[in-house]
Amino acid sequence: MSLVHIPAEEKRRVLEELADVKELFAARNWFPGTSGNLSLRVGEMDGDRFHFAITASGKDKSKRTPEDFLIVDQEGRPAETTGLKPSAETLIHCEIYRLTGCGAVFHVHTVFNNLISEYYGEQGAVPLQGIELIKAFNIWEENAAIAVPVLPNYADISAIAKLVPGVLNEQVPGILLRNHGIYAWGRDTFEAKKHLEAFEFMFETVYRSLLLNK
Ligand SMILES: CSC[C@@H](O)[C@@H](O)C(=O)COP(=O)(O)O
Ligand SMILES: [Zn+2]
Repeated sequence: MSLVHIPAEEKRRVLEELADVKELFAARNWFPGTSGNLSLRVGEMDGDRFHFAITASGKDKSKRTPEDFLIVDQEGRPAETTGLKPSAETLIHCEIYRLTGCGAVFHVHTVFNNLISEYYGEQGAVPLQGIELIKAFNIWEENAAIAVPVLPNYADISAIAKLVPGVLNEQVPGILLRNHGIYAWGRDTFEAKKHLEAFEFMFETVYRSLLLNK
């Protein structure tokens, strides 16, 4: 294991920020059945090298405990002495950081993101058009249209991670896994949360408009 030194104050800030987001999302029932994972980058990207704090695997994410997070490196390996196991989906976080240079990656399972990912699963992308909240992605064009990629939900997470470079769209800070959930990211906690909330609002809107227009 190659250990990383993170100044105590920086580590405290990162873990507290993650714990606060986790608590907020848990209150929205965004972590049913221990699902979901959250991560926040620690320090700057150093070429291909970076570190981030991520939720430990299989925890009850509605609880706040000293064993909720650990620091990992760009390959998803623990970078501190810990008995904690990183999220089973850490490799997807690694790939998103590597490709985008973002600062935070949030993954949640919701009923709306599951239903919408399945509905558009064969198409490989969820079309979103003319919804005001597209502006949350800094897209200001009138009646803008975007497509949110949907990847197959392979049991092998590294197989999913390998597909990320092929579907990543610079303008769209999110990827759905079919019948599973969404990954949303941003330059920091504020932006990743904003993006995730915008996606969830739009998935619910699309779901309800599909029903209305039946
Ligand atoms: C218990 S169902 C959810 C898991 O299979 C997984 O998809 C998930 O999001 C949480 O895994 P975790 O290893 O706790 O980060
Ligand atoms: Zn998941």
